[in-house]
Amino acid sequence: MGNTTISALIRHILLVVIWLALWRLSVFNEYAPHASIWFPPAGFTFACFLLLRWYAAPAMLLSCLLSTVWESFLFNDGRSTQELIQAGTLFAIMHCGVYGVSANYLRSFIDRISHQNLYQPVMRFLLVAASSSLVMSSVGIMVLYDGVHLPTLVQSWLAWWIGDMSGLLVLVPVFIGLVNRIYPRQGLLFALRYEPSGRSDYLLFAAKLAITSTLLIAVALATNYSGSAEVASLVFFIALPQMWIVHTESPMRVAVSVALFSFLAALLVSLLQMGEQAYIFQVAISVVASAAYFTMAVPALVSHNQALYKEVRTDYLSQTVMRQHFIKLAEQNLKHASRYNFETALLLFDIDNFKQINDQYGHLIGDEVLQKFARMVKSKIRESDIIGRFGGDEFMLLLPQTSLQSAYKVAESIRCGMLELKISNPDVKPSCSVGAAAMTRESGFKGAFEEADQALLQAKRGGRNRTTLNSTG
Ligand SMILES: Nc1nc2c(ncn2[C@@H]2O[C@H](COP(=O)(O)OP(=O)(O)OP(=O)(O)O)[C@@H](O)[C@H]2O)c(=O)[nH]1
Repeated sequence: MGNTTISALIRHILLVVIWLALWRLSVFNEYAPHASIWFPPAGFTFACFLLLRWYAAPAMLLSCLLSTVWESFLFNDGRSTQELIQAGTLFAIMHCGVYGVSANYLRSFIDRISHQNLYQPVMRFLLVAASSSLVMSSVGIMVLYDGVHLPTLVQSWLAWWIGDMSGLLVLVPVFIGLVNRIYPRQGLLFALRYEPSGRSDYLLFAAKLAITSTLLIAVALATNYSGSAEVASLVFFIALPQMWIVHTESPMRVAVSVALFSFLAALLVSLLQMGEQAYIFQVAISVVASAAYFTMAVPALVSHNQALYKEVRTDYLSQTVMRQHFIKLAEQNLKHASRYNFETALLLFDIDNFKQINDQYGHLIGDEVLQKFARMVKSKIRESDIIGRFGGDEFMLLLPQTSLQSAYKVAESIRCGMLELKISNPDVKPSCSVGAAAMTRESGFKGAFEEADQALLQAKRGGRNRTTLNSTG
C-alpha cells in the first residue's frame, strides 16, 4: 500500500471516529426518548459530502452501520447479526442517500454561481437543509417505525426532523472548517473568504462569546425556575449578540459561535431537564443560525463592493489610480483647497526612452520598470498624495497642501530615486523627466495639467532626466 493510500485510509477512519463521537454526543443531549435538540451527525455527513462529494461515501456508510450495531449493543435489544446488518444498511442508504444527493446538489450550485454573492448559497443552503431533513425524517419514520401507532409516529417524526434540521443549519459551516482541515486540498466556501474590517483579537471574541453564553445560561435558569414558556422565549434575544459577532468577526468565527451557542443550549436543556420548553430553544437555535448566515451576506457584500470599487479605479500593473478617477479626485481636492486657501501641486512624470527599454529588453522588463517606479513613488509620498497612471509610461502625482517649490523637492527626490532603481536586468538604468505646475482655482485641473505637460516637454527637450517647473512657477 502506498503512502497516499494509507493516508487516505487514516483520514477516512478519522471521519468515522468523528461521526461516531458526534452520534454519541447527540444521545447525551436527548431531552425525551429519541428526541434530541439537534443531531450533529446529520450536519457532519452533509459537510463531508459537500466538501468531498461521493468520495466521502465509504466513511459515511460505515459510520451509519457501526452506529446501528453500537446502539443495539447498548440497548441489548437482542437483534440477530443479520437483522442488524439489514437495519444498519437501510439506515446507511437512507442517511447517505438523502444527505449525499442534497449536499452534492448544493455543491454543484455553489460551484456554478459567482462567489461574491453570499445570499444565494445561504438561501439555497437553508432550503436544502430544511427539505433534506424533512425527506430523511419522513422516509426514516416510514421505514423504521413501521407499525407504531399514529401519535407516537408524528411525535417521533417531528423530533427527528427538527433535530436533523438544526444539526444541519447550525453545524454544517463549522464542520466544513473541520473537514477542510482533514482534507485541505478540498477548498470550498471561497465566498466566506473575506475579512470584516473590524476583526477583533481573540480576547474580544472570547468576551463576545462569554456575553452570549451568560445570557443563554440566565434565560435557561430563569425558564427552569419559572417553568414558563414566555420566559423561555427570551432566548430569541440571543440573536442580538450573535449579530454583533456576525458584523465584526470572520465567517469561521461566526460559525464557531453559532455552533457553541447551540451546543450550550442543548446541554442546558438536557441538564435542566426542560422537556416542555425544549422546542422553544430548538426553534431559537435554528432561527438564530439562519439569521446569522443571512446577515453575514451583508458584510461580505460590503467587503466585496469595496474590493470591486478599488479594482475598477486602480491600474492593474502599477497599482496606481486610473486616469478618470485621478481627475475626479483632483477636482474634489481643488474645491477643498479653494475653500481653505491651500496650495496644490501637480507633477507629471514620463519615463525616458521607455520605448527603447521595451524594444531592447522586452515588455516584461518594461512592465517591471513601471511597477518599481510606482512602488518607489509611493514610498516617497504622503498618504494624502495621490499617484495615478495617465497611460503608457506617464504618471501624475497630486500633492495637496503643497507649494510649487516643495513639489519641486518631491519631484527631484523621485527623479533621483528612479536612478537608483534596481531592475532584474542590471543593464537597464531607467530615468524619468518631470513637469510640475501649481493647480489653482483659476487653472483648474485641465489648465494645471496643460502647464505641467508643457514643463515636461521642456524637460524632455532639455535632455531628459530633469525636473522643470512651468513657466509661471
Ligand atoms: N512594457 C510596457 N510598455 C508600455 C505599456 N504601455 C505603454 N507602453 C509602451 O511605452 C512606450 C512609450 O514610449 P513613448 O511615449 O513613445 O516614448 P519614450 O520611448 O518613453 O520616449 P520619451 O518619452 O521621449 O523619453 C511605447 O512603446 C508603448 O508601447 C505597458 O503597460 N507596459
